[in-house]
Amino acid sequence: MKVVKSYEMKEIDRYTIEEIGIPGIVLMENAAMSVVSETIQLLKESNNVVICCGIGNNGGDGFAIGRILSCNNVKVSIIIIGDSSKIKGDAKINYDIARQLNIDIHEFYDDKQIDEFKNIVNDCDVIYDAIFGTGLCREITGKYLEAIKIINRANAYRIAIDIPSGVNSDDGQILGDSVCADKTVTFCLPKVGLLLYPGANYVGDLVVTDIGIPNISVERINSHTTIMDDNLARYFIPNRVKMSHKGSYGKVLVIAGTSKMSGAAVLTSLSAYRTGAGLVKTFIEESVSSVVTTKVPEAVVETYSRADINISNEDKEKLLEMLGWADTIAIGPGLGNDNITREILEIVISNFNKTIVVDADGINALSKDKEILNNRKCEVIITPHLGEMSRLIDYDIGEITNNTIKVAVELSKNYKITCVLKSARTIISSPNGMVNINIYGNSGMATAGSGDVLTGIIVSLLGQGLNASDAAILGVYIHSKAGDKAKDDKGEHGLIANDIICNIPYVIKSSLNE
Ligand SMILES: NC(=O)C1=CN([C@@H]2O[C@H](COP(=O)(O)OP(=O)(O)OC[C@H]3O[C@@H](n4cnc5c(N)ncnc54)[C@H](O)[C@@H]3O)[C@@H](O)[C@H]2O)[C@@H](O)CC1
Ligand SMILES: Nc1ncnc2c1ncn2[C@@H]1O[C@H](COP(=O)(O)OP(=O)(O)O)[C@@H](O)[C@H]1O
Ligand SMILES: [K+]
Repeated sequence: MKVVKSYEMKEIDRYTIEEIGIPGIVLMENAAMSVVSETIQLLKESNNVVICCGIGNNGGDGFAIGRILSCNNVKVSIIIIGDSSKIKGDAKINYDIARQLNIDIHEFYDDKQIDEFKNIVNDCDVIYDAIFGTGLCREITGKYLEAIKIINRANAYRIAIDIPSGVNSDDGQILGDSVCADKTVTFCLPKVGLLLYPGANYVGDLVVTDIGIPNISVERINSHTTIMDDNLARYFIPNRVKMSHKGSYGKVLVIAGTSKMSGAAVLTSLSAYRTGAGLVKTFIEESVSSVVTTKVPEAVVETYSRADINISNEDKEKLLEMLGWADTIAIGPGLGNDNITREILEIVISNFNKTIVVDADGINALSKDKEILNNRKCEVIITPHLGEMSRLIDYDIGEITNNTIKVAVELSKNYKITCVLKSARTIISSPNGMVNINIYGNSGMATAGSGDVLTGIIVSLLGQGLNASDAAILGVYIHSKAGDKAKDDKGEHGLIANDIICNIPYVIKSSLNE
């Protein structure tokens, strides 16, 4: 599903109104009707409903919602925040109708009315927030800021219209403060800012409604941002065919694990199998290879020595032979932050001609020498968390956190690689500028080894024939949905990486409706 920024939504509205000829007032009516139908059940127990309206079209939606509710015998008060003489266009039409119908309308224009505003808001049980929508364009101050703080303190259920007032629809940043909604009803398409943190914290339950905008208005918008949803996932999952054998589903090479972190090789290899790989070969330091043989008996294990500071010629030969065997490679989980890791990575990148996933210590090796990427034969997916990204591009973590999409896109374009920037809202960016935002997962997944599982899932999908971008997007989806299933069972506190692995098969099975 497409996700849009405010200028893209404005263009969709403009085209629909000006080129197709559906009047703006019709869209506003549809928008208001859709909000009422999504929320009327919530009003059953309610005595007092307040609609806080700004003076733009978001406020216009609010006036129309007020009228529809009032016609359905709901007791409604409208409070206009701002100068009502500046209301114009479609919003003015709905404002005038509300006045004609003698709906209870108040104004919060200056400090003299603040007590009245507080009393009305504190006395209600449901608040519709129609102060700002996609038109919010600067820091919120003065009476608007006061109003938002009062709305947030009220003991009422808060419903945001289109977007919580205060969230920047383009990047999820909070412009001063924002209404903290229990539910947000957004129109036509999700806005980027609803999905990214910190904005996502203010959204509550998100519903996207149809307001009668034709597909053609949406299709012509060249949005670069998408989300994977449950309906779409099944079309990405690789097919299984009756007449097949283990070689049909990918020969996956996992280069991971050292004496300190042998478990990383176990988690990555097992995840690759659980996602459907036909054959997994694990290349691991000799002294700890038995961990893999014991924990993943299905894996074929090849060993090498880390006794020296360089990889031996014999081990290098062995590695080159495996590069000829493999369909895809995951390199880096628990591999050690040393020269041997750098050497192995360099051998892989400059000799292998398919797609690889570089994670963890593989990324740390790249951070020290990004030139390795320039001499490559293979396509590369990298999966940094924010700390690894910070080391890789030498930016402050805070700056990366506030600009996840921009940073991932830049890296993808500069190095022509697929980037999976992992966080509570993982961003997947492709060299062609396309971006996918993952909206699933939970904080229980912030646990050691969780990233190793993701690497195993992605490499498995590559082995089964998906291209880099699809494997990364679907991989992140399966990982986070498996994390959510694990949370349903165990809660967030006790969730460990192994629980995510156990749930991979069930996510794939239910996506396919098997
Ligand atoms: N015809 C359309 O384009 C439709 C628009 N719709 C609604 O219209 C909304 C967009 O409407 P608008 O573009 O009028 O924008 P908004 O209603 O979101 O806000 C714009 C107004 O707020 C002011 N403003 C912006 N930031 C401010 C700040 N920090 N402090 C004080 N004032 C500030 C602007 O100067 C302007 O007057 C959508 O979110 C949606 O709710 C829907 O009715 C569907 C149809
Ligand atoms: N709060 C969260 N909500 C959703 N997903 C999360 C959250 N915290 C972490 N994750 C996910 O868990 C994984 C953690 O990966 P990583 O930090 O590499 O772990 P490790 O290095 O221990 O394997 C990432 O896929 C990340 O997106
Ligand atoms: K709003």
